[in-house]
Amino acid sequence: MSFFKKLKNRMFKSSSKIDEGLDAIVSEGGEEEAAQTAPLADAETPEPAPIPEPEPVVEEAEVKAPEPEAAPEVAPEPPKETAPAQARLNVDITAPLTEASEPQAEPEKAGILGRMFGRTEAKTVVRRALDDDMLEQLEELLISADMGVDTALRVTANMAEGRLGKKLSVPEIKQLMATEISRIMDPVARPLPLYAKTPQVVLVVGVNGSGKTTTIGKLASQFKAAGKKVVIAAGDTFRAAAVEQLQVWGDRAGVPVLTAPEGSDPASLAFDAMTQAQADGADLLMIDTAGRLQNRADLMEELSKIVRVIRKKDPDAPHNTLLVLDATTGQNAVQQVKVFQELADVSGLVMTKLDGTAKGGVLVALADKFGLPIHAIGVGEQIDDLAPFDPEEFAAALVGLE
Ligand SMILES: Nc1nc2c(ncn2[C@@H]2O[C@H](COP(=O)(O)OP(=O)(O)OP(=O)(O)O)[C@@H](O)[C@H]2O)c(=O)[nH]1
Repeated sequence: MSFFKKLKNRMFKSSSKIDEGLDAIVSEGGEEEAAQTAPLADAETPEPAPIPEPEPVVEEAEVKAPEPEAAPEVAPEPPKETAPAQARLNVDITAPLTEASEPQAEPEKAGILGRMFGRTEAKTVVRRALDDDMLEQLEELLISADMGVDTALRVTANMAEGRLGKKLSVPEIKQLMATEISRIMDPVARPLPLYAKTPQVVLVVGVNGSGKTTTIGKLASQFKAAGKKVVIAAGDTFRAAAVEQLQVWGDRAGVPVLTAPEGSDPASLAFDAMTQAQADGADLLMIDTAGRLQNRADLMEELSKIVRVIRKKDPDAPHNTLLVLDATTGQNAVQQVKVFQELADVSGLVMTKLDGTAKGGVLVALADKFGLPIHAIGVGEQIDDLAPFDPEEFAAALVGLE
C-alpha cells in the first residue's frame, strides 16, 4: 500500500470531521442543482494572488550547515518545483471551478455500461454561495480540526479571494481548502538533511510519550536500509523502561544501542556514544533524551550539558535537534514547540500519531506559526509507519479529498 493510501485511511478521523462539517455547511444554505447544468464559476474573474505568508525563519545553523548529501532512499528531497501549489494538486484554480474539480461527467460521456443500463452519474449536486456566513462556518470547522484561529483565518481568507458570491459544492471546497493548506505547508516540507561530515549527531527531544523512541527506531531502520551506519544512545537514563524500549527498536532495526546504568549522567553516555560512533566510523548518532517537562530547569540543564559535552568531540554537534510531537495533543503541540525552542535549538519537527486523531490540523498551524522544517510524519506503530512529509498528500488526506 502506498504511504498516501495509508495516510488517507489512517487520517480518517481528521478527514471525516471536516467531511461531515462541510456537508452540513453546504447543505444548510445550499441548493440542489442538476449536475449537468450546474452553473460554472465565473470564468472571467481572474484568480487573485494569494495572501502572502510570512517567510519561514531560516535558522543560522541551517545556513552554516554543510551541503546535504543526497540520500534518496530514506528521505527523498521532494523535487523543488516552481509551480504553485495548486498546479501540483492537478487543479488549475484559475480555471472555472466546475472544470477543475466538478466530478460529474456529462451524460454523453457516461461509461458504456452506464449507457447500456441507462445509468448516469450523479444527477444533482448541492452548491452554496460563498458569503461571510459560510466563511465563518468554514473557519470554525478548521478551528475544530485544531488548525488554530490565525491559520484557519488565513486558509479561509485565501479561499475567499475572488470567489465571494460563487456557488461551491463540497468537492470544490475541499479542493480549494487542500490547495490553500498545501500552500502553507509547502515551504516547511523538508526531509532530514544528511551531511557529508560524519558522524552526524541527531538529538531527539520531546515530552514523554510523544513517540521519540519509536521515531528513532523507525528512522534508524530506514537509514540502515539505505546503507548508513547508525548508532543509538539511550539518553533517557532515568527510565529503565525507556531504555528497554529503545533496545527493542535497536534490535528490530539491527542497530547498536548504547545504554548506561539507570540514573547515570546522560551527558556522559552521550560523550561515550560520540566516542564510539567516531571510532566505528558511524554515519549517524541518534541520541534519545528525557522528556520530563515537570522540571524545566533540570531538563534544560540536562540538554545543554549533553550539547556541551558532545561539542568537545565535534564543535558543530548536534547537527540536528529533532522535536517529536504527538498529534493527539492538538493545539498543545504549539505550546510544546515554544517550550522546546527555549530548552534546545530545535531544527526540525516530526509529528507522530496522525492516525486515529481528529486533530491533524495542528500540523498546519505549526507550519504557519513557526516555519520549522517538518521532516517526517508517523501514522502507526510499525517500523514503516514513518514517511517524509508531503504537503499535498497531507492536505488531501486532511480534508478527505478523493
Ligand atoms: N498510533 C500511533 N502510535 C504511535 C506512533 N508513534 C509512537 N506511537 C506509540 O506511542 C507510544 C509512546 O511512544 P514512545 O516512542 O515510547 O514515546 P517516547 O517519547 O519515547 O516516550 P518516553 O519513552 O516515555 O519518553 C508507544 O506506545 C508507541 O507505540 C504513531 O505514529 N502512531
